[in-house]
Amino acid sequence: MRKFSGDRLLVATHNRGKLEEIAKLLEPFGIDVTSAGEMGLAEPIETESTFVGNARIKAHFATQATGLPALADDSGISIDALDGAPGVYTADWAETPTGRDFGMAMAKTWDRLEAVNAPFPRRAQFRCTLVLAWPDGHDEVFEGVMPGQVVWPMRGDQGHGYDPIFQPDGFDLTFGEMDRWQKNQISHRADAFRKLVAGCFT
Ligand SMILES: O=c1nc[nH]c2c1ncn2[C@H]1C[C@H](O)[C@@H](COP(=O)(O)OP(=O)(O)OP(=O)(O)O)O1
Ligand SMILES: [Mg+2]
Repeated sequence: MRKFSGDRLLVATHNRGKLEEIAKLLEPFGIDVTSAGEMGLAEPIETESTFVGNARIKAHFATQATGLPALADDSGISIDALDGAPGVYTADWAETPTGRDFGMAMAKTWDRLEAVNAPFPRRAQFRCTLVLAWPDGHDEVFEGVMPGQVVWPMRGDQGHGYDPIFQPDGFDLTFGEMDRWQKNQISHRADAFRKLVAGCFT
């Protein structure tokens, strides 16, 4: 496995919520982050039907644009009673003509569960795939998961995306009710980062 050496890493994301979590996850290793969003890089279109496919698109796009190694995160929530939806299309469910609306996306998620009369608890997993890519085309892939259930109504105003309707197993709080420190101990993203750190940073 190829090691990353450096104290600054380009993160190929335009999502500020993700970026804040990633910055905190890398802080203990003495690595600062810069994001594709902050660098003004374009957002490539995520045309693949898998998390790894889309993470590869984002990581390789950023590394080719800059000549620097780049880390991408592709993530989403897969709901058992919806045959794994929204999954890779989690962000798409929030799209509106004027930008993303996660309140709408969470309401849509619950409506779909009601429409199929899904049994309780409404099982789901958050998934995160990380791809660390180098300018010569090499990459390394790491996957993380956090099982739990979809709950309603929304609870909590911390975090981002679908956090207010996801209650991870073993906790009474939703991700939206956890502070970033607590979420970063247990999340799908933390799980993937543990593997990334073990493989590429040590
Ligand atoms: O911890 C999370 N807590 C709540 N929601 C989350 C989380 N992790 C991913 N999500 C949701 C947000 C987004 O709607 C989708 C990921 O889509 P995804 O394409 O990977 O990210 P994105 O478009 O927001 O940013 P970017 O592609 O620039 O990294 O899943
Ligand atoms: Mg995206």
